[in-house]
Amino acid sequence: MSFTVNKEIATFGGKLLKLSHESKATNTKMDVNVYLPAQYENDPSATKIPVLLYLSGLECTPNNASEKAFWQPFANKYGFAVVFPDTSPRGANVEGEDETWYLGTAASFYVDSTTSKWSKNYKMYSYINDELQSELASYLTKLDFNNISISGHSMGGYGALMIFLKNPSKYKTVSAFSPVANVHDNKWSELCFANYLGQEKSSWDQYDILKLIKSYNGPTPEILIHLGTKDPFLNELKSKLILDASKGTKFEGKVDYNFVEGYDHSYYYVSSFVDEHAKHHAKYLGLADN
Ligand SMILES: N[C@@H](CCC(=O)N[C@@H](CS)C(=O)NCC(=O)O)C(=O)O
Repeated sequence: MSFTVNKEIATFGGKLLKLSHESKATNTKMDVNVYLPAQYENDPSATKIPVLLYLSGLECTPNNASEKAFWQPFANKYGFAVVFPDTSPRGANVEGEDETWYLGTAASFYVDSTTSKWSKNYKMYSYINDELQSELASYLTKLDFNNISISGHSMGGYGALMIFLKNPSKYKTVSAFSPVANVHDNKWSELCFANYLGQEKSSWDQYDILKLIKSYNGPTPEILIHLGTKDPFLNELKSKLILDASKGTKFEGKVDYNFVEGYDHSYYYVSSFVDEHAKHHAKYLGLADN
């Protein structure tokens, strides 16, 4: 199985590839964008380029962050690639998939569905954590998927933390912009989880980051989190609960939580802090000292 290159775009001295491929996990065609830093073509010795996975939020395609987060100059500065996956399968023809902006299309919450209605397609946890990485590793052989970290925004900030915490040692570190903290108390995740995992709420716990952080046993890099004081979704996100849940765990003192004055939920805000997040990832990917 390989990728179709839909577009190759020169940007910031590197190259953005807009790819698509057939996914076995979702049984659909999936789009994914990959930013190859300048080193990818210009430096023949760069054969093990670390990878940052960036998971977007509700309503996004791979293009939103590719166009508006401005990871590119920092990916070049440190020398990592950025993978921008899609936020759900598309066109799976599941009833209700396109009726609400926080269910179905662009609202996978990055879990593996177990319900008869959704489980044929909504397997985004397996897609992101396994299939996409192994497919890209054989397609873009200069990328080093053994040196990888993960970040995301909103639903994707939650997804990044959840995937990091469920896979100790796999990701070198994690960061999140405005993550959804409590999937049991958020109107978007509650609708999605009831659909994808069923009404029995104990089955949601395996994806509950406030629980996962307590049972986690593995390396404990710092976790970097930002949230804007003017975010219109503060009451849904409750990102500070992640800092609170870290108390008494291996992550106590390791959650760098920043409630930043005046910023909202948009990519004007995300892009304002991408430099700090890039530096954080570069440190744990072995690309910078501090
Ligand atoms: N549709 C929502 C907003 C959804 C939203 O803000 N989505 C965020 C992620 S949670 C996003 O990144 N949107 C796309 C963009 O800003 O490019 C509303 O009506 O308020």
